[in-house]
Amino acid sequence: MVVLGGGKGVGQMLGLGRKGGVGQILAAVAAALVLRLFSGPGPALLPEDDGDGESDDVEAQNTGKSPPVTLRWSNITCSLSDKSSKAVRFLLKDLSGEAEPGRLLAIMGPSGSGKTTLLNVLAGQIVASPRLHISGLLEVNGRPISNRSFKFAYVRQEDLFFSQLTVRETLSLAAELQLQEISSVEERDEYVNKLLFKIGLVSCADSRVGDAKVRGISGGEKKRLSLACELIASPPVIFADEPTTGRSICSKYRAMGLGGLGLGSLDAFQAEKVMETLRQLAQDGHTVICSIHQPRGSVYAKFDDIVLLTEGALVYAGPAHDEPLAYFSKFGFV
Ligand SMILES: Nc1ncnc2c1ncn2[C@@H]1O[C@H](COP(=O)(O)OP(=O)(O)OP(=O)(O)O)[C@@H](O)[C@H]1O
Repeated sequence: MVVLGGGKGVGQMLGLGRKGGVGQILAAVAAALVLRLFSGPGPALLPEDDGDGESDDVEAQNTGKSPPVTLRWSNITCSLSDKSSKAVRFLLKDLSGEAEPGRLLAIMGPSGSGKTTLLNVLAGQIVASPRLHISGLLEVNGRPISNRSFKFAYVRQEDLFFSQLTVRETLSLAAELQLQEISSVEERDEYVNKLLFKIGLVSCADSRVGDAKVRGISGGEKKRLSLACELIASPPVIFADEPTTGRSICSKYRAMGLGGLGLGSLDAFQAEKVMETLRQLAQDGHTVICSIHQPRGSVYAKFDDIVLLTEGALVYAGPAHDEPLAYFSKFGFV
């Protein structure tokens, strides 16, 4: 297999090897951007450290492999008060549930029902403030969560890439930044090749990512590239916010405040491929949680479990497939 760019260093890939004031400033800005881009999401915030000082990350570091993670949440409530603190709006109401390794859990519900809010609370992406109050219990493998107790990937609705890099270069750059233990170029190229195969990106490996102006890889391929970048750190848990939404923002346009470029849903084929990738990751032992709005039947068929919300409240939590139909028919909703 021809490897293009896999062996380049970060500076070379970004074309920032020249000396001089402007070049150095650009290099520093780009390096900061790249680090921000490929560093994991912020730490989980809810609830506080269990205080035993131990972390499953330590185990992961010692064995080089992250242990499977079962996430359990109980009585999660999230409320927002207005400026005068007189009116309180409940975004999540007393939610409980569980996500297990080897299973794909979909958080479903109408627009505004709280899917993204729940996903963000579970991933520790919501910062409590005087106006935003979060309560409840979140457990990892039966223990109250600590701030660094599990590694996770968070695939956002927007995909953010350097549009001029190829898929392979993007992954190689992410691996160079994240996998300090891989020092040789050959090892890194081999790692990237395996990842390309695992995520199904071999056929477009040497295509430019592209942006709104220069046609590059498809929306579905961008989504899977996002996933691949997040998988480099081998996280046992994967959160994906609306993975069938193909929204792409190139760094240049984001800097110009043009974040909405390329908005839209993936077509049926791409949406199914992205969900199939998530399903396979679940089958590999990851705990996969995604939020999704109105999935097609073929996409729904890939879910193992669902959490169904309406106006922040739980309607159903349990196995997917035909079980929800049987559950609702008990209440006369056939
Ligand atoms: N920080 C916030 N400030 C004000 N309102 C918020 C905030 N976060 C969430 N909301 C509100 O909470 C509700 C749930 O939002 P959320 O994004 O979780 O819904 P969703 O089910 O993911 O919707 P969609 O499918 O449209 O993305 C919405 O009405 C939203 O406007």
